[in-house]
Amino acid sequence: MTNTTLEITKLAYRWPGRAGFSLIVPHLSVAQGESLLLLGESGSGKSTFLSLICGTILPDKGRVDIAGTDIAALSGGVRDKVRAEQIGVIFQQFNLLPFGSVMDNILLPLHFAPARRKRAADATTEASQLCAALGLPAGVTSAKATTLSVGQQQRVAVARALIGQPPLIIADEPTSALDANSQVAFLDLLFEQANTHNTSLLMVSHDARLGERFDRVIRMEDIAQIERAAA
Ligand SMILES: Nc1ncnc2c1ncn2[C@@H]1O[C@H](COP(=O)(O)OP(=O)(O)OP(=O)(O)O)[C@@H](O)[C@H]1O
Repeated sequence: MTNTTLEITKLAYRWPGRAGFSLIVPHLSVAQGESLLLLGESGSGKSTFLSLICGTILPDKGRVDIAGTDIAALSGGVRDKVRAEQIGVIFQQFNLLPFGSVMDNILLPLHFAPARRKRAADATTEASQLCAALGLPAGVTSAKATTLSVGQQQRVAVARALIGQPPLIIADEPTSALDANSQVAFLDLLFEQANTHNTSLLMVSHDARLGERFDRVIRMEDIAQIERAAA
């Protein structure tokens, strides 16, 4: 278990209600420092699967071990804390606090994660260093998140995910809003930072062309049994 950042075992989940979408993932593991691209068509359950990994929804059955802790077995408050400590999340729409400064946004996960805060010994300095490494202009940290360009907001979302070196980064279609050149630059920065800290990376995309940059490419239909109730 020591070199495994994420291990999924016999996971089963069904969305309540009439849509009746259900997902079974018998097994998936991600090693420390490994990068995985998860491909799948729209509606194949990629975002559902990421929510199960993050513990924002709970499986009906099975385990989701993050750095050796089954996040699905924890009570709400403890689960939130483990998520904040162990996982840096980059959402499709970035989910930045609109009225917070860039610095507020980057430091946010540390409020809920004392061990992660400790690793970022001087958090504001680390945040500024991440901004510089990610190519954000000097002085950007005091700007309101909403005043930034889309590409800059994406970099802030990456800095927020990376601060305090969580062992696992989860990214849900983080390049969907970028043009081809910006996509390449974005992935360069993400991989450079993840490699420096031996961080595991699980990224979801529709775009199979990104696959060559990752250690492993998996398809939703290869790892999961998916069922949809008839309409
Ligand atoms: N909040 C919800 N409540 C009920 N059912 C949901 C909910 N979210 C998703 N589903 C069901 O799960 C299915 C898979 O959705 P999901 O968003 O996980 O797929 P996806 O592969 O991430 O799609 P996309 O690539 O379009 O983002 C949906 O078709 C829907 O039936």
